[in-house]
Amino acid sequence: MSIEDVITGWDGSLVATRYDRETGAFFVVAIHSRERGPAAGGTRVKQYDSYADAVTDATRLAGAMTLKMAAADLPMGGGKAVIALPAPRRELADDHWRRILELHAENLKTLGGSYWTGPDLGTSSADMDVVCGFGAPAFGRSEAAGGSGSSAPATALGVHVAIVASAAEVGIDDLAGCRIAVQGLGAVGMEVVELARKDGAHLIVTDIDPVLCERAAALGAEVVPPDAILGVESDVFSPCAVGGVIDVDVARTIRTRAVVGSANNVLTDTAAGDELARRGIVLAPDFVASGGGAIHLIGREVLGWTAEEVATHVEGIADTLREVFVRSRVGGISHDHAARDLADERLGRAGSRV
Ligand SMILES: NC(=O)c1ccc[n+]([C@@H]2O[C@H](COP(=O)([O-])OP(=O)(O)OC[C@H]3O[C@@H](n4cnc5c(N)ncnc54)[C@H](O)[C@@H]3O)[C@@H](O)[C@H]2O)c1
Repeated sequence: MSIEDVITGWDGSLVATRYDRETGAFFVVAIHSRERGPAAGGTRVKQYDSYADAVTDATRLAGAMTLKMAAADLPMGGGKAVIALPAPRRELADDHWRRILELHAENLKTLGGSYWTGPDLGTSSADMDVVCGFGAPAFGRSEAAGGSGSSAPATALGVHVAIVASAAEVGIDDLAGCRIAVQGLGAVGMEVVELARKDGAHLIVTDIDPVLCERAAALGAEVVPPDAILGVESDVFSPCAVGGVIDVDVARTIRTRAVVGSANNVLTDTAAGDELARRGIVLAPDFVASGGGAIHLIGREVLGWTAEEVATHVEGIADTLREVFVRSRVGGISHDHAARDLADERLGRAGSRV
């Protein structure tokens, strides 16, 4: 996609970019919406094929954050930061990485509180401690530094709650013996495996990291190669690795009854959601199912909720999903479409999406 297409096709409010010669890093901050409050969303760090790809990723992810905050009824808007690295993160010296975080903080401070960042792929609570130390607004600092720590356990709990609700929607009232295929065994995916294992589910898992696969195998999961997971027959497919996994072709061929995971923007486009709906496959839209992390961070750090209150709100993801399922049935629309309508209503934009 050309940069012109990205810019003219985006419905958000601001994109700020900066290239730094000294570190070789390219910074993008995308503020999609501040209708419900300051924009919030994590900082994603990786190498991109082009700077246009980095801007595309930031803008798409920022839009998803607007939907996520609205679906979870949180008083924040949607934003995202992306840092395109000149080399893989593990190859950067510590002082090089720290300088990149310092520049990132400098950029965020110029936005004057319009955007709050947090951890995402490639960044951690320790990185947020550094960003905050340089004076920029960041959620998800370590607990030792006064933050609420990792959001991954709450995200995984929300995905689990969504799996139970989605399974019920296809007539499975007990996860015992239910075949759940999990793609990605990182902070969220491994916890999803642990929770489903306690329910007696049959787990089929994969990751590009063999160490994580071994860990899941030790928990009793069946491990398949990364390129085999989309061909596995399952009751629930749980994408917990990267976005863009389900395009129309995958939606046409995947052998599952429900798609419920944490990966943001798991559908490449709305046509993929339409195809899942046409085949009667339940979709728990990612911006609903993965809302637990945002509920944890905003709940603890903005709303002053206790851990128990956070857990109660994360459990509420099931109610939101059931509402999505009802709207889908009544309106004859896909689950993706129904969830976007619901989020739009919470943004006060009812009827804006045609
Ligand atoms: N952590 C959170 O609170 C949170 C919240 C909302 C959404 N998410 C999203 O959920 C997903 C997982 O988050 P996480 O915190 O567990 O990240 P993570 O980096 O800890 O784990 C991701 C895992 O996916 C694996 N992976 C990458 N490409 C793969 C592939 N092609 N096939 C199989 N495995 C692959 C990686 O090796 C890694 O183990 C991400 O897309 C993230 O953006 C996370």
